[in-house]
Amino acid sequence: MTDVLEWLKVESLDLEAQGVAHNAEGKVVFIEGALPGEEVQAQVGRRKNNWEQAVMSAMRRESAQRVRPACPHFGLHAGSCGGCKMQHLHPAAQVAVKQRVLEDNLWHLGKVKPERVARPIEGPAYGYRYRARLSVRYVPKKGQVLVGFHERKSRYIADMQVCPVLPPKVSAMLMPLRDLVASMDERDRLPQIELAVGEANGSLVTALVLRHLQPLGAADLQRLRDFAQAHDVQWWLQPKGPDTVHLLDPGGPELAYSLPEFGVLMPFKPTDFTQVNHHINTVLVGRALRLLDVQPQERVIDWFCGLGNFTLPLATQAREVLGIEGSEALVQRSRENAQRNGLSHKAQFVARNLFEMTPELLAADGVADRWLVDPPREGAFALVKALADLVQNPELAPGWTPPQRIVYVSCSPSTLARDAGLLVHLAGYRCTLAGAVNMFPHTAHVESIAVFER
Ligand SMILES: C[S@@+](CC[C@H](N)C(=O)[O-])C[C@H]1O[C@@H](n2cnc3c(N)ncnc32)[C@H](O)[C@@H]1O
Ligand code: SF4
Repeated sequence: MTDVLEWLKVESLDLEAQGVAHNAEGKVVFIEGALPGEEVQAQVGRRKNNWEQAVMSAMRRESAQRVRPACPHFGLHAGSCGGCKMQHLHPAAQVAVKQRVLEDNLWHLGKVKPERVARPIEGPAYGYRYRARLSVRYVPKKGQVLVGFHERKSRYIADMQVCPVLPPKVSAMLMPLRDLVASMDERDRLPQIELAVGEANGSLVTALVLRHLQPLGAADLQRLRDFAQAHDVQWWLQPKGPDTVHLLDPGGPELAYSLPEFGVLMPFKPTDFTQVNHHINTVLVGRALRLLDVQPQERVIDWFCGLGNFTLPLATQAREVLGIEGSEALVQRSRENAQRNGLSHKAQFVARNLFEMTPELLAADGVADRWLVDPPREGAFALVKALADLVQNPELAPGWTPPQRIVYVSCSPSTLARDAGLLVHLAGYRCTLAGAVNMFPHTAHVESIAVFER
């Protein structure tokens, strides 16, 4: 890094939280640390033909949206934690950036312009993260154990002593967790602790899944039990793959979350897919169901249904819901959860790989009035393509009709945009609404919701 640039006016922010400006030659400059509206100087690191990468070195005009980060480990310097990118930007402005990314993707990748932009779904900016995968490393040279996320742009674990995006109780447990691991005989064979927090009937249940590469001796098991007692957590052990996860001591409170608007309780295992942010999930499920507007006589399909997060609330409204999901374990959990909630008569579940959808398979799933689609990052290309094929070639499935309305929940604006393009340009849908959901404040993840109607 050598050159000092002229004063640059920052025009926008990209998802990596780099301010975007143009220099005097008209080249795009990505500036780490700078926010839209600011006037900054920046030192150039990388130089390419039509863009440059730089780090802010001075500022003469500050954005009104700049806020003080709540976390001491957030920053641009080497050794900062890589878990958050935007703590220096007001959360409402973060959602505005994500909303713009969503609309840009829809337009540039799908040639889709939503008729309406939804009010963003926002929640608490800190203490929201109910799931996390914490790396653990024993550093013999320092005689120290680190427990946390990775440093920015590095494979090292950050020296993370608190983490304000985790629930306060878990943040306060980070240093005791280090001490616990340091005290264990197998301390250099414990690569990961996964966190899952449940919340039902107003109380939190904290589960910690310890990955261990060697069997644990009696003394280590006792240390875990003492820690559980002192910190009110439950230990789960993972000696090998995900299906070996088991409770250290069965009994104790059940790990679950509730969706009070629908009177639904969702027990889960700590390694099951559940949404990271419970508060936002509660609002998101309510919003998705209002947008879907299911009528009592209707049949609904919930694609990529997981453990039934949308399926069971839908079953309280529809005549019948079919939930389809790739993981056998989650389908099993959905069935148990339907039973627990007295909804088995209305909710059916099937395990299937939805990336291998065909028009024939889709027709065999029967006519549904409405769809809820909530795929992983890869999106729902095969499903949407099969739908477009059936719409364009009705002779393939006489009597089959497409859903009138689809609510699509997405964790990747680019695959949502691709699928929206197919729905609008090949399957005859209008995109009536799209909006961002701040499921992961301070990070680059963009969750969104979109509605398609025929
Ligand atoms: C974003 S999650 C949504 C889960 C659920 N709707 C929820 O809100 O908890 C995506 C789901 O897709 C499932 N999945 C991933 N790949 C799949 C595939 N090829 N076929 C079917 N389901 C798949 C995952 O197991 C996961 O449950
Ligand atoms: S992930 Fe936690 S420790 Fe890392 S920057 Fe964010 S709040 Fe701080």
